[in-house]
Amino acid sequence: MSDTVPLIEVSGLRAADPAARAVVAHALGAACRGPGFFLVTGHGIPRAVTDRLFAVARDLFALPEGAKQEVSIRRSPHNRGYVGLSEEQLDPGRPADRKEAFNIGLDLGPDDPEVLAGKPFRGVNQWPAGVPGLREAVLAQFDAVWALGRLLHRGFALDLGLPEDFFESRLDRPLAILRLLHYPAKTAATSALGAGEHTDYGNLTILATDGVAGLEVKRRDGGWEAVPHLPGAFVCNIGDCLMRWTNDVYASTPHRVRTPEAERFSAAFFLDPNPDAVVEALPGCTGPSNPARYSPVSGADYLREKLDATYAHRRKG
Ligand SMILES: O=C(O)CCC(=O)C(=O)O
Ligand SMILES: [Fe+2]
Repeated sequence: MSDTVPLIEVSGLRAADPAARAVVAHALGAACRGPGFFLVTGHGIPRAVTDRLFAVARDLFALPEGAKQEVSIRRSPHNRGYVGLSEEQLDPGRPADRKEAFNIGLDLGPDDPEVLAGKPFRGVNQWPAGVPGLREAVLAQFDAVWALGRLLHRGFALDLGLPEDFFESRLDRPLAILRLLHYPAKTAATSALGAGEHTDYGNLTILATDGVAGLEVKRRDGGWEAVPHLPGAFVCNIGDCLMRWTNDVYASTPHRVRTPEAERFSAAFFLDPNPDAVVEALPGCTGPSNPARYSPVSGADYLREKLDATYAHRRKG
């Protein structure tokens, strides 16, 4: 279906037979070492969960501007809430992105010990009023794709020659964000992209798309290729954090979103590790010809660095 973005059926990762798990791990490894992008089927997430998510996303972005601004991300030091049109600029060399977004993270209560302690990125989610079923639908998707992300990491661990559960304890309180996205349709006046060229920050991104074209991945030769939409499949890509963790063995590949012909919705789940996970070259990813390229860093410090860089870009833009 695509020369660049392979389709991988991952149900074998749940098989009792190690050989069945190894087949999927091998296919995942090839995709992560090559294009850094792949489509996933056989993930076990019911279609109704994601359909429901897109339904509430439409209602959310249709709210009056004032209702959306009441949950503005500017009110949250924890990267949660609403981001308005043209408030973000992923490629500092281009006009601001023609998109609006809504972020949620781990759904912690105000009395959660980490929230009370003021831990970075540990905050309560902001839910706008006026969208019935929003919280339930968004949290159902969050939980489903988080579980899928952990399953895929079992495949990565196998591929990398690590104990299969290596990432489990590093992804059980993750700095994960589920981000609903809305890209308005192209108008004659816009030259902006929906999202400028960028790489993702975390370990793994799991994206649900609605069938309206827009997402493009950068090929090694510098050309852009449309990422196909397959109903029921998720688009996955490796982010900068796992690239660093694997000492550049896995590839975090630049991508962008063209301004779509019709309005477009998507939902990206960014799976970053636990804040205290130590991100350092994995055994098996270094050797005489490939010495460790980066110093160890905690998951929280790494994400903070990345987000601060994005905010600096914004200030310049
Ligand atoms: O909406 C999409 O298709 C991709 C969005 C994306 O790349 C991002 O938000 O990092
Ligand atoms: Fe992205």
